[in-house]
Amino acid sequence: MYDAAILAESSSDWVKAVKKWKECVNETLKQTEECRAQCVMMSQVIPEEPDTVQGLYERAADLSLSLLSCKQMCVTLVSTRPGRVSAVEDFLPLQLEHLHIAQFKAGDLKGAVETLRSLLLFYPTDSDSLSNLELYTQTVEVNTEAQETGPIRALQEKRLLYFGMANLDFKFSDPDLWTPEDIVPESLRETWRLNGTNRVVLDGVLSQSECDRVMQLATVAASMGDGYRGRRSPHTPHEKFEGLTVLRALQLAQDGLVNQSDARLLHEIGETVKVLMDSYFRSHSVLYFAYTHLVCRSAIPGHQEGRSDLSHPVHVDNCILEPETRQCWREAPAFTHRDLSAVLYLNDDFEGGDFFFADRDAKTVTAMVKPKCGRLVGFTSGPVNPHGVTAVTAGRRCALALWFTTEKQHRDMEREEAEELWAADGKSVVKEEKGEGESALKSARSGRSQGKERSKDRERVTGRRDEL
Ligand SMILES: O=C(O)CCC(=O)C(=O)O
Ligand SMILES: [Fe+2]
Repeated sequence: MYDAAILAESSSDWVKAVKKWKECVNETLKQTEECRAQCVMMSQVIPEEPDTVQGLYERAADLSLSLLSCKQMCVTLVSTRPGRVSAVEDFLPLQLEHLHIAQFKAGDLKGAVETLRSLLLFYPTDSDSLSNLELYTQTVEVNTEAQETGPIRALQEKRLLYFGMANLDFKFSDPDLWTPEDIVPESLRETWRLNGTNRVVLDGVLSQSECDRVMQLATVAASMGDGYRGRRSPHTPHEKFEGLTVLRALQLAQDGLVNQSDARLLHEIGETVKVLMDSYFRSHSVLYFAYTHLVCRSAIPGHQEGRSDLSHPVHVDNCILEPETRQCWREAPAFTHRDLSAVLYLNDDFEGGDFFFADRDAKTVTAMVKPKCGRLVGFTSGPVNPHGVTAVTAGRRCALALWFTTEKQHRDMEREEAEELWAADGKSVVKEEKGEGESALKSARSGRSQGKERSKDRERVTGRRDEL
């Protein structure tokens, strides 16, 4: 029918085209209804004795959402031709659009208005349709109503489905192009804004016990009184700032002040993050560590009243942001060699301290990330990603910040020094994986020991020391 309608259209037989498009629309609606009825027939019932993992209400919610999802998928089924895998996108609105044009060409303005109104149920703000409608209603007096061909019902279903996605971990992939953005809960839209070509948020990168071990490292390092003792933050007088590098952790381990295995963990986590960043962003050149820094920010008690500053002002990692002109200057003192940035969070028992992405005006927040153990935010280090951290107003917020570069001469020499020290210690830098796995860390951990090659290159390295 679809083909016949297109054929009639191409020979400008508009009366026939109207007839064929109407048949096509009606058949699509009929098939969709049949498909939806099948979903009801196939839907499962709630077992009398729900299992213990899912309670009764969860099970009921899951079943109703599955039924709705099945019904929604009918759109795709009906618009997929036999033998094809992919559906014709926007099948029903597309037919309505054709029908409306055919009706207009055939001189059936009343019909055209009705069809257009139906089409507007899918795309209520489409400017072409709106101006056409205005034009028609000026020409003819029409009192036609839109024929509901599904969008209103579908929207009600989608509302529930998106709620399930945002709150009940329900998986749903929307088959429609016309779904308005505002029915998608803000938390989901945020996830979508985040996980694109320039940004990603990944959870579960560390287990709770790994977070605890690294937090412990930070605590010991901070109490050492040798330059790592908390000093005022370079960004705000209301917070204390503590930092630890992989090399420093190793030295502390050598002095017996922290566990050797915890110092190594800090190193290995970096390797994991590198694998994740490399595979997500698919950088075409080899990626090197530029700098790794465990940073804790603590609210200074008694200094929090009426605070309006940020823990870390909005900035771009590899250029100097000038919000007034929206320019970003890729020049010193910016760390211009940084290509990818990653921040891996270790805890959430503090107040404030949200990470956010902003526009180049340094004001408009475009996405937020709440730190928690094992959550990684990764992004390209350039001007598409201005970001900052809101004030930490209580407690201590620790995160492992990592930067990667494709410029070999800017690789992190301190990290390599630590690796060489470990190698000299007679042990491989990369620890054998131990029996019981903990988290994603295990599978992603990859080891290389290119100590020799590194020391050969060493004298040639001229880059200055990269730090926060
Ligand atoms: O700690 C964070 O969440 C971000 C830190 C940051 O942006 C930086 O150190 O450049
Ligand atoms: Fe940054």
